[in-house]
Amino acid sequence: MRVTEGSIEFAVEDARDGASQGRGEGVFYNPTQELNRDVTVAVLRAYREREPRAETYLDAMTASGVRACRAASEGWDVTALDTDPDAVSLARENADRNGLAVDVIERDANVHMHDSTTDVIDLDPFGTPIPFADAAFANARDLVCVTATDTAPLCGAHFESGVRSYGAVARNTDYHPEMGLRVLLSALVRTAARYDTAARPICSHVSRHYARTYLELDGRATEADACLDELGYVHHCEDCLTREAEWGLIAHPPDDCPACGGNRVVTAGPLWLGAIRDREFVAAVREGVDDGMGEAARARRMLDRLATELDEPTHYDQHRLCKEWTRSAPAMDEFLADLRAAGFEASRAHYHGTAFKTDASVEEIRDATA
Ligand SMILES: C[S@@+](CC[C@H](N)C(=O)[O-])C[C@H]1O[C@@H](n2cnc3c(N)ncnc32)[C@H](O)[C@@H]1O
Repeated sequence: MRVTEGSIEFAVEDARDGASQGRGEGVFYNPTQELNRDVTVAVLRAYREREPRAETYLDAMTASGVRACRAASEGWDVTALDTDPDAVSLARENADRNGLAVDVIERDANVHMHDSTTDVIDLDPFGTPIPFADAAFANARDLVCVTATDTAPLCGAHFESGVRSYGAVARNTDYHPEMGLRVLLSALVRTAARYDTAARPICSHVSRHYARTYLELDGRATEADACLDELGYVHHCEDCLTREAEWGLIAHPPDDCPACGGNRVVTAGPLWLGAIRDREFVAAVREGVDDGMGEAARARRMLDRLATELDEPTHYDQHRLCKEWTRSAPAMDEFLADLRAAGFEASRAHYHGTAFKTDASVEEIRDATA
């Protein structure tokens, strides 16, 4: 079947709904990832302004070639890889159909990345990106873009698998999308640091069943150390939902919850506790979204939220808190206004409609919004 995304018309074999990781018959194409690709194009537009020297882009797992074609139509010098010969043929056909010069190669991404350097590397594998992270950070010059679809290990729902893949302890909390993103960022930042490289997220989001992040690289070891300084732990009370962030690589979990005295405190980490995006860059990405994009409205809404979201390392779920306090949930704008009126900072969070951030404690939120 034929599909259009942005200015690209291309053929796909398989346009199923992508709630799964999408392994199956035929060359992979997931229509629900159009938002991911629209934002990628907007990021590439904004990044060109930020780093005019950057010109080469590696779509390391190309499948139908849609992302590679969209990047090439923006003027990037694109190489696209896949190990599946059917994907390589389809991606070549799709590039030809659109008159785009994409170098499509049947090759393992790790092998390719290890013997060539690219300005921007994009990892969009099935499941975890970790098997490709070392080669990407060792060989990208400017930017590494990463999708992870293994949300259960990332957010602590599959505990052992998360520990194995990400070398971190994830906990299954009511802020699971953010837990997953911060576990992913922690693992990526630590991987880059092994190459004396700082990898700082300049745009990140969690949408539907995946986390996506864009990490800008800096080859100074001192900057890599500065990134490591933004790792730490979150101590979470399963009784009263209080959470405390602790910066540093050694955790000191409290015996009991300082807020309620309960003994069901769990610790997650090491997590990335720093900002998940650069506000100015996100504003530039927002400018890069155009009306020809199929997911323009959702992309703009999500980027607007991302730009104004507080930097607190965890978000609250308003409905969960109100249920805990046996109250009905008021309109979110009213709820946040009450917090601000009580002197706290408060913002929505992009993770979902009932997600918000504040510097108030659980007790303070309860009192300020009563
Ligand atoms: C999730 S799909 C990529 C989707 C594509 N980027 C898009 O936006 O539609 C993952 C692709 O990675 C390919 N793949 C798996 N292992 C690979 C490897 N080691 N090197 C390169 N490609 C690989 C698979 O054949 C599959 O086509």
